[in-house]
Amino acid sequence: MKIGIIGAGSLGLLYGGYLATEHAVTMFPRSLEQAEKLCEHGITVCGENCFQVNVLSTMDVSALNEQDVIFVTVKQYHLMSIVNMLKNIESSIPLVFLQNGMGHLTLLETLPQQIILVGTVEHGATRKNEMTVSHNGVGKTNIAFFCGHSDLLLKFFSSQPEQFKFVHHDHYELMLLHKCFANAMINPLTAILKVKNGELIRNSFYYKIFQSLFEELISLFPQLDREAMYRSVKNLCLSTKENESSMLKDIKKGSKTEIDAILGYMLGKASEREQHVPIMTAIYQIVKGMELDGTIK
Ligand SMILES: NC(=O)C1=CN([C@@H]2O[C@H](COP(=O)(O)OP(=O)(O)OC[C@H]3O[C@@H](n4cnc5c(N)ncnc54)[C@H](OP(=O)(O)O)[C@@H]3O)[C@@H](O)[C@H]2O)C=CC1
Ligand SMILES: CC(C)(CO)C(=O)C(=O)O
Repeated sequence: MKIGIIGAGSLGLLYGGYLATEHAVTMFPRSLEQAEKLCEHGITVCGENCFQVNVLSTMDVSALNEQDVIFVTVKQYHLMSIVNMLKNIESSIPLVFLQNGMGHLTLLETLPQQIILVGTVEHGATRKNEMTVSHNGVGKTNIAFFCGHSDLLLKFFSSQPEQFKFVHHDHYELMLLHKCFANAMINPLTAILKVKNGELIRNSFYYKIFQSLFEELISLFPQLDREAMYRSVKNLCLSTKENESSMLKDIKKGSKTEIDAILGYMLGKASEREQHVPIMTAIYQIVKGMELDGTIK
């Protein structure tokens, strides 16, 4: 398969690296400098084993129309800046979106592509330099069709190796909601408190806030199994107890966060239901304020 990847950050390099072991991968980074380095040196993935693969890389967006499938791995808040590029890709070429959160779903509805997939990523990846990514946590990629369907793509996903497994889900909304719910519980609190994920459970005072936030969030989704959701978020906190959440990392770097795609989306749900959610609202405002003045930088 010819695979295009838009964005060559942590996830872009990880997916480019693994998929290039079996497929022809073309990376579409933001800078010419990175494109040249990727052409010359390929991608190095460092995990339990390190490997290096050759890739093509270009700034020429017309090459997007030569791909069989395109992965979009920019951050949620970058999507608006590439929407015209996406709209110019032939409508027959499937797109796969791997962003955290659910704020981008309305944007996907405006795209002309007949087949669009969304995914949630359970890997941990950190870009070390323009050509190197560290694969910190081996997980899996959950994918679901947002619109359209392709047996060929399902075959492609199911043929990926165990260490880079894709799992197909029937209901995209439920799949995204599970991850978004967990991110809404863990990411903003860890970013504000400046703690690793596990501290939200270990510290009894932080755990009280965690429980109160859960009550507000779960009240927005009566269709979800309350006990199962609680168990799953708590287990995720424990299984990633040594991790710094992506939002804490962004705040530390002084970067923009994905708060709008995650908690902003949940606040939208609360507003639709005319539900008062003071804890969520306060947490959202604090993270927005921290973004604004880069207090932790
Ligand atoms: N990293 C992880 O472990 C995980 C990430 N995710 C999700 O995956 C998504 C991507 O995250 P991550 O890879 O960590 O983020 P990064 O910031 O590492 O990567 C985003 C990349 O997008 C690039 N980009 C931005 N605008 C453009 C553009 N116009 N054209 C081409 N490239 C562009 C950036 O380029 P530049 O470098 O030039 O700024 C950057 O390299 C997020 O939604 C995140 O929540 C989900 C689970 C795990
Ligand atoms: C699962 C979790 C919370 C792991 O840190 C994550 O997805 C993130 O940090 O964005």
